[in-house]
This record gives sequence, structure tokens and C-alpha cells, in this order.
Amino acid sequence: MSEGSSGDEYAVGVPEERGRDRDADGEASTIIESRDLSVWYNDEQALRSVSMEIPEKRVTAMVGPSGCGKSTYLRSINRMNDLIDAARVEGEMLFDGKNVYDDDVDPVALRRRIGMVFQQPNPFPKSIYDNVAYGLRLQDRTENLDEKVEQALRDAALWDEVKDQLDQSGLDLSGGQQQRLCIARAIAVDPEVVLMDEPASALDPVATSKIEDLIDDMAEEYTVVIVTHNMQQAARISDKTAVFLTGGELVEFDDTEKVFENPENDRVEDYITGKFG
Ligand SMILES: Nc1ncnc2c1ncn2[C@@H]1O[C@H](COP(=O)(O)OP(=O)(O)OP(=O)(O)O)[C@@H](O)[C@H]1O
Repeated sequence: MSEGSSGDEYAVGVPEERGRDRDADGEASTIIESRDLSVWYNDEQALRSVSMEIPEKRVTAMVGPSGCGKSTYLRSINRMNDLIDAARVEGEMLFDGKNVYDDDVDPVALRRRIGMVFQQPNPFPKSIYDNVAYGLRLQDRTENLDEKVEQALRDAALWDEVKDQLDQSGLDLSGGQQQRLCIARAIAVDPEVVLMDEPASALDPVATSKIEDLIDDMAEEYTVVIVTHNMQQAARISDKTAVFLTGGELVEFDDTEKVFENPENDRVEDYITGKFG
């Protein structure tokens, strides 16, 4: 519980050190903005007219009870919902001011700029090196490949653990290392945004803590949007928090400290203090 919060009233406090360096930079500009974004799966509405501005080079957390639409929102940002036949999107999702759902947007090119890391670590059945080099080779960016692979592994806080075994299969790593390998793979191609869907939920507390430290560092260079079930995690690592509640409604979006220590909405307060969800 941080100083200045209201004691035991709230179950989750925001650590004093969270985001301190980034806060010193002042307000960040908006990189992603949804305007009245609604998503349906067949007749079921998963998101209801969600408007939100996500700041650049910050960590934005999406929290809320199961089924409230967090992952749907995340997948709307880089059009991963396109891969689901039943999904239908209305409204706008602006990235750098351009609606990603415009006809002239190539979703594959979009996903190069907006990478994604999933709940279950999913390295390719290839060597550690080849996992990281994969996207660069695909894009024909093989100049100085060794250096690029090393840099991505360093940025993902994995280099020291794997530098002598780059030829070994990525699948032989521990779960936490595999997830950092997936993060290295995502950042090797220099995306502007990294979307993370519960990236630590399959990991033990030590591996989780490494991923959280890494996310904090990543925000120096990237915009990170993370879905998490874990309120403490959202409070620890994010600058902004979006709270979705059942029915796909965004009920609160503000600085993480404000959301956790003095939420505007009674239902949000009930949710983050653990009264439901
Ligand atoms: N591929 C799909 N096909 C049909 N319905 C879906 C699909 N994916 C999600 N839904 C439905 O959309 C709603 C929102 O789901 P979503 O996965 O976005 O929520 P969530 O908040 O991320 O949930 P969780 O925390 O459990 O992962 C749910 O009612 C879910 O059943």
C-alpha cells in the first residue's frame, strides 16, 4: 500500500516506485485511440461502444472479470479478431491517427508494427536463435542478424541465460524463459506497440516477477498494452488502467493510481477490492 492511500480500505495499492521515471516525462501523446468501438461474435456483443486513448511508451493495463471483453479489445488493436469468422467490428480503432479498419490497411503490415505476446508461451519448434531471427528473415532484414538477435534477447532480459545455447530448441527452455523468448521474438522486428494477453498467468512467481520487470523496462521504448486478471500486477506495472465490466462496457479508464486508490465508479471499487469478479 503506498503512502497517501486510504489504508486498509482498498485491497490493492500502487507501489511508490511504479512508473516513477516515466512520470517525470509528463504526459505522453496518444498512439492508439478507439472511438465507439463495438465488437460482436455473431449476435453476442462483446464490446459496447468503447472509447479510449492509449498513451505512447506507457504501460496500459486492461482488467475486469472473465468474459468482459479485455482480450477482444486487445485483438481489435492489431486486427487479430479478423481471424475469427464470427467477429464483427463497428466504430474506429485509430493507430497513429489512422483507422486500422480502413480498407487500405494491410493487417499483416499492421501486425508488424503492433506485435503480440500470448498467455501460453508459444515458441516455434526451432532453435532459440531462429525463433528470434524468424520475423527479421521474413521481412528480409538479415543484415547484422547476429547483432539484432543478441539485442532482442538482451532487451528481453534473456541473453545471459541463453547466449551459450542459441542452437538449442526454444521448447527446451523453462516456461518463463520461453515467454521471454516470445517477447524477444516480438520485439526483434522493432514494433511500436506490444500487446500482451495475460503473459504471466501460466508462470510461477519468480518468472512472473522477471516478466513484470521486463515490461517496466519495455515501456522506455515501446507502448505496452497488457490484459491481466491480476489486480496487484496491474497496479505494479501499469501507468494507465482500463476497467471493463460484464457486457463489454469500459467503466473506468484513468491513471492507475487513481483507479486503484480513488475510483470514480462504485462498481469499479467493488471489483478492485475483490467484492466480486
Ligand atoms: N472466438 C469467439 N467466438 C465467440 N465468442 C467469443 C469468442 N471470443 C470471445 N467470445 C465471447 O466474447 C465475450 C468477451 O470475451 P473475451 O475473451 O474478450 O473476454 P475477456 O475479458 O478477455 O475474458 P477472460 O478474462 O476470461 O479471458 C465473452 O462472452 C466470450 O464468450
